[in-house]
Amino acid sequence: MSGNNIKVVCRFRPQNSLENREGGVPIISIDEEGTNVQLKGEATNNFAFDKVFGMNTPQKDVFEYSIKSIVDDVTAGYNGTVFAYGQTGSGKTFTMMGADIDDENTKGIIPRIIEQIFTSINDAPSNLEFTVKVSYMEIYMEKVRDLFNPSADNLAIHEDKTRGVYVKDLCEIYVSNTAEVYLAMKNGSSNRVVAYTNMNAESSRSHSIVVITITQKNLDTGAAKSGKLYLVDLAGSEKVGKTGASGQTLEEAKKINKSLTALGMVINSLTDGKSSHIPYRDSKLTRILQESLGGNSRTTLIINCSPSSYNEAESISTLRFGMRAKSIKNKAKVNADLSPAELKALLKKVKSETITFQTYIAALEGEVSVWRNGKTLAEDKWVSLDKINKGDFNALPPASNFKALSVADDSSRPTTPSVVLEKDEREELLKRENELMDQIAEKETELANREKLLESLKEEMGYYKEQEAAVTKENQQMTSELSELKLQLQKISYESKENAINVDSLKEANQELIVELEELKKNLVEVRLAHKDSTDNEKEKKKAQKLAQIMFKLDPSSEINEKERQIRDSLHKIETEGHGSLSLEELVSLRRDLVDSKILLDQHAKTITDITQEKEILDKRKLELDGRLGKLEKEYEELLDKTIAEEEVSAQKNADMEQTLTNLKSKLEAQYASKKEMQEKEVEDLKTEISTKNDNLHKLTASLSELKDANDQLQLALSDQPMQNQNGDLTEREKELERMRKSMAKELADFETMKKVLMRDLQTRCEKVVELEMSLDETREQYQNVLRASNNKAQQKKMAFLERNLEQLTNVQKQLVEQNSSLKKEVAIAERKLIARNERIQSLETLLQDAQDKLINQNQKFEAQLQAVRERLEQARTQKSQSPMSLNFGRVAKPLRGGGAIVENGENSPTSPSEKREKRNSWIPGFMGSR
Ligand SMILES: Nc1ncnc2c1ncn2[C@@H]1O[C@H](COP(=O)(O)OP(=O)(O)OP(=O)(O)O)[C@@H](O)[C@H]1O
Repeated sequence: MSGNNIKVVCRFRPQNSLENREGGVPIISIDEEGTNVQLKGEATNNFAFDKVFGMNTPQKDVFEYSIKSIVDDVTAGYNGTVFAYGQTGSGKTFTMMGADIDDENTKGIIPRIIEQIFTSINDAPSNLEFTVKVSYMEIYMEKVRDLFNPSADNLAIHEDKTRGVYVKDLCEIYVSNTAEVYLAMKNGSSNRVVAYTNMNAESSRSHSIVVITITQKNLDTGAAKSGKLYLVDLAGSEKVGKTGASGQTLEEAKKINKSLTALGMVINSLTDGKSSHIPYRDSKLTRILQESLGGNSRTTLIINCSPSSYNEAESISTLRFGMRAKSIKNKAKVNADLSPAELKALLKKVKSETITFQTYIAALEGEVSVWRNGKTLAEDKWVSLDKINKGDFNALPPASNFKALSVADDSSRPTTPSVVLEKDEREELLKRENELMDQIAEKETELANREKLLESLKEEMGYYKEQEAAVTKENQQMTSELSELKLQLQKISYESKENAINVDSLKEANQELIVELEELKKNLVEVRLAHKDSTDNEKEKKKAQKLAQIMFKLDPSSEINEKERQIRDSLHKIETEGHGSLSLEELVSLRRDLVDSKILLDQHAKTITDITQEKEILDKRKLELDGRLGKLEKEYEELLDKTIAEEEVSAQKNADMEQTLTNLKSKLEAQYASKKEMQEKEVEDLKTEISTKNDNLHKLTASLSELKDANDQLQLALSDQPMQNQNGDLTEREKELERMRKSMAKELADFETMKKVLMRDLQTRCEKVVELEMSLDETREQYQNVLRASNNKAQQKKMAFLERNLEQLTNVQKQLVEQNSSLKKEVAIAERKLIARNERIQSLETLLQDAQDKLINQNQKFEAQLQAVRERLEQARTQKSQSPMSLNFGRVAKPLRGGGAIVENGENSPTSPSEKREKRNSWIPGFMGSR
């Protein structure tokens, strides 16, 4: 074991587009030897390294110079570490993995190392058998994640005296060629956490570590060596401001910076020469790289830098880190397993040492018993290891229980020396630490899971809270709306009640008005009846008067009576004075008169017949007129009743009442006008007829007067007739006279009868005329009454007042009806709204219930899923413990023989079958144990 410094090389990449854009310029200057670099920026800084690679150094050169030798060391049984350090985007991944592992020029040092390993194995002697295992992990957010098995994301770091520091349960794949390694690497790389930053589109957000374990066995001696190679691509050391990190990336940056700071602290402690404690346990990175930094490892640190002035500060810091790391001293040793011969020799040596120590202890115990017994012992007799080693037992104190031990006693079990006890304590402590690390890892995983769960539950909770808040808000809104609506409904129902009361009172008022109207009607009818009664009497009187007048005017009976009286007088004279008093002429004229009278009477009779006919016609017309009048009255009554009824029944029609009244009035006026006109015309006609009849009567009177004159003449003639003539013809004359007298008397009687009949008839006709006239007057009066009734100011006023009242009431009623209907409508709408709201509330409540149910279901589902995932995880773990890798090729150890031969199923194995079995058993459990 010899102290060896960490090899530090520096690599500058070309300026990137950001630096060019920002106006950065290369500020590096590398010396000819390629070990010094000068940064000529704001200040000039010099840095010296084992090697400095310029901007255009090919991948191959970097590998050839700085890495190739490490591969040889690892195949020789040393531990080796290569790690790349630098700011983000400085080319760490480019250097370690390369731009494309299949491209000869751009592939990085890891593929080249792998190739080199297999080349070395091929080149090795054929008595050497190799196995190569690969692990791939990343430290992300201070958690170790297995990149071959990403579900194992928080692996614990353990340490024991045989394996040193290792990651527990990290998957290790046995590989037998580069292709298998590449495939495994590609799989692992796809699981890495990368993110976009301003400095690098695919910035590694974790420290990635590839561990290649090469075991070598000398088939001749049985001696074995194993070397571990750690290939570390650190996450970028970066300034948060420049990378524009935020959120998760910022959290990552903090953790990255923390582990890099811990790395710096470890390096400082290792290099300051003062620190007794190296803070490896401050971060997982430093803990895993414990052996690589100041321990059993040959380590190369690649410092990746930007050449640009834009990143000068970061480059200086990186270069200083490299300078510090340069002075770290490691103690690399070969991790060898001894051969049986070596082991035997070692056993023998240990046994003799044990005997020596046991003898020494026995001698010491003898000396102690001497001292305890109160005896003294000369100094030359004191026990010393030197005397034991020399075998000078005489120089030792005599002791009862002391006896010199020989190698033959090697079967006896020695007591545990104190030094061994210390070691046990350490082991105990390590064991305890491992346990604690396991517990921590478990707790961390649990914590992480719980955090995730909590996060998802929080999210869910947030969602449901939002939902609940929204629903509550909506609910509140709806509740307030509901209460508002309720208030409105109450108000509306109250108003409705009020309106109903108003309507009732209006109905009552209406009823009262109807009653009043009825009373008025009754009064009107009574007044009419009274008026009719009073007018009936008056009418009778008037009729009598008129009739008397007319009869007086029209009656020809006076003249006829006069003529009759004259004739009677003549006849009486004849009777008293004798027949001889009348001359023949007188008699002839008398006869003529009589004939005339008769003719006249006939004429009168005819006239009377005509008049009778006319009267009948007039009667008919009067009847017609009466009928029409009655009809009109009836119509008027009906109209009035209808109007009143309409007024009473329909308030809406009241608005048209005035119009109706006006119409009615105008209609009545028109009807009365036409009736009046007609009646006036009829009266005129009647007057004309009466005047015609008067004329006729005059004529009749005139003829009667003529008859009277004739009668007078006849009397005169009769008085002048001589006496002698009377004797001869007396008897004849007397007889003739008697006949004449008789016929005249008879005619007169007939005339009288006829006259009476005529007079009666005339009287009747006159009565009818009078009645007609009176009826006309009455109609006129009625018309006047109607006119008066309609024009009567008081009535009009009252009517107007009533109309106004009615109108107002109608309006009020109408308004109330409208209000009522609108209120009813509003109430209906409000009720509908209320129903709709209630439905909405119900639906919302249902939704809420649904959401709660859903939440419960989801929770249950989630729990079930979680359980299922746990079970699956458990299952996967169990399966994994049975079959550790998804990659088929990594399950079984693939021993590689030096010279390029693969040992297939124990073929080419130079050892005996029992040895072969041993070997397999040792590899596979070794692999299984590492799981
Ligand atoms: N030496 C180089 N020559 C050419 N291109 C390079 C070189 N070094 C890096 N690059 C390019 O620079 C970019 C960033 O490189 P890379 O991803 O290796 O940086 P990084 O240090 O790993 O960054 P991070 O820490 O963010 O992961 C890549 O596109 C890469 O191809």
